[in-house]
Amino acid sequence: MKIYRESLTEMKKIVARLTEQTTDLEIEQRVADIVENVRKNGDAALKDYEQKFDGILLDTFKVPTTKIDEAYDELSNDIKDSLLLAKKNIISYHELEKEQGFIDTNTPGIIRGQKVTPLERVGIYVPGGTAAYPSTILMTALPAKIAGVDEVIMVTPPQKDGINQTVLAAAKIAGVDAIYQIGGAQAIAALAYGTETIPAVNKIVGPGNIYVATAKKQVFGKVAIDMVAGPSEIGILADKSARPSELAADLLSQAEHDVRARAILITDDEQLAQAVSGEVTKQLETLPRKDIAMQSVNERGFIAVMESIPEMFELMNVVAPEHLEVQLEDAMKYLSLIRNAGSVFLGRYASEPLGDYVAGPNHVLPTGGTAKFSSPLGVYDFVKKTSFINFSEKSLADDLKAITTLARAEGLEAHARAIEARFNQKEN
Ligand SMILES: NC(=O)c1ccc[n+]([C@@H]2O[C@H](COP(=O)([O-])OP(=O)(O)OC[C@H]3O[C@@H](n4cnc5c(N)ncnc54)[C@H](O)[C@@H]3O)[C@@H](O)[C@H]2O)c1
Ligand SMILES: N[C@H](CO)Cc1c[nH]c[nH+]1
Ligand SMILES: [Zn+2]
Repeated sequence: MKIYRESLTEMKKIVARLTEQTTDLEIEQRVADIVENVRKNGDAALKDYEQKFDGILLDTFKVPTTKIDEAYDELSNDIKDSLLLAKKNIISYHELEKEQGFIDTNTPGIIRGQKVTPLERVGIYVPGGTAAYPSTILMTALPAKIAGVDEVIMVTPPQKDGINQTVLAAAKIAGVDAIYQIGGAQAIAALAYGTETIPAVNKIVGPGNIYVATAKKQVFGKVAIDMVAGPSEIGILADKSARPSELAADLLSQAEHDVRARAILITDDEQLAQAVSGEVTKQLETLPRKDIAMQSVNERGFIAVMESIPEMFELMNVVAPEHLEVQLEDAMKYLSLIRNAGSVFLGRYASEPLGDYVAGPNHVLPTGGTAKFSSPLGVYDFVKKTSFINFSEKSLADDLKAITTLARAEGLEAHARAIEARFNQKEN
């Protein structure tokens, strides 16, 4: 991995350049064409794209319930138990995110409040290009169910020998209502606009590759989206107390997701930097997804050696990684120094894959620097809020002057008269 030894000022410029969200115009245009074609031609366009991108000619997109039940029945006990453990922990964590709304009756004659309503129908995208993601089904569908969503529609790319059995079983465990085997930008377009067979949804959530993430950005406005959850990222802050072999393993855990994944180490220890770089090269040799991981670390990964721990945090806040591991002595004490990260892993035993599978917090997280303004997927993503007010006659009378003054200051006479009507024309 490339090792930088620059000043903080210089390093911030380098990081800004390396992590800049360059809009790839070619991908933007390709995705725009796909979205428009699916919007106009529905299922016919979907079939063409599935044949073109996934090499599969489909008669029908919907996966029959019998197939899902069969997959569940045939699941090995080991996998079933692991999924159930993950489910239990995801539920117990996400239950804490539930919002009840509020009602304020502190002022006599005035009731104000906010009511929380689940979305009616949501679409969850479950990636399936180069790996299968049963864990992502739990991470997306369970919070939706906890929020009270009526219908959870899942899409995932078709596979030559049928959709991965664990994916189907996980969908049953998570309570998904329907599964359609479609993927990529075309699946996002289908969920946004609806086709003859795919129902349009109110919101699309879930991670995916660059085509999926770009399509989600393009359909935003027609539907809601959760965030830009694109190619995975890991940032690690480590000092000399950390073990190079563990840091290398954690970096590769995310690099193996995608050639566009990003793995970054920031340390204050030159020796550690070199040891981790050597370990990454060594561990890559035996990795089944070596080609993907190698391209990721070589083209998009780097190590930065800084002067001090505060400098390390300052630089990592510029990176704003999806996952941030703090592999420093006494890690918990640094939580307050972290401003920008999707999810933080503190201490030696909080290795990133713990969060991917069973810890409970969501693994669908903002990428590409969007952790500066986005949050992990959560129960709050599956609800909307509505405010409400109720005033007594006296309370409205008390505010009459302020309302009519502001309305007329804005040149909106009808606003003022609507309020005055309550007092001028009581007999009507
Ligand atoms: N940020 C998160 O929370 C999070 C969580 C899990 C996974 N991920 C990321 O999800 C991604 C999964 O990617 P994947 O590729 O395995 O699966 P994917 O399902 O996201 O993408 C596969 C689809 O991409 C489309 N596609 C492929 N090449 C194309 C092309 N040239 N033109 C147009 N469309 C094309 C195809 O339709 C294919 O079905 C990875 O980047 C991984 O890092 C992110
Ligand atoms: N690390 C991914 C989020 O970037 C989530 C995941 C699912 N399976 C394995 N990993
Ligand atoms: Zn992962």
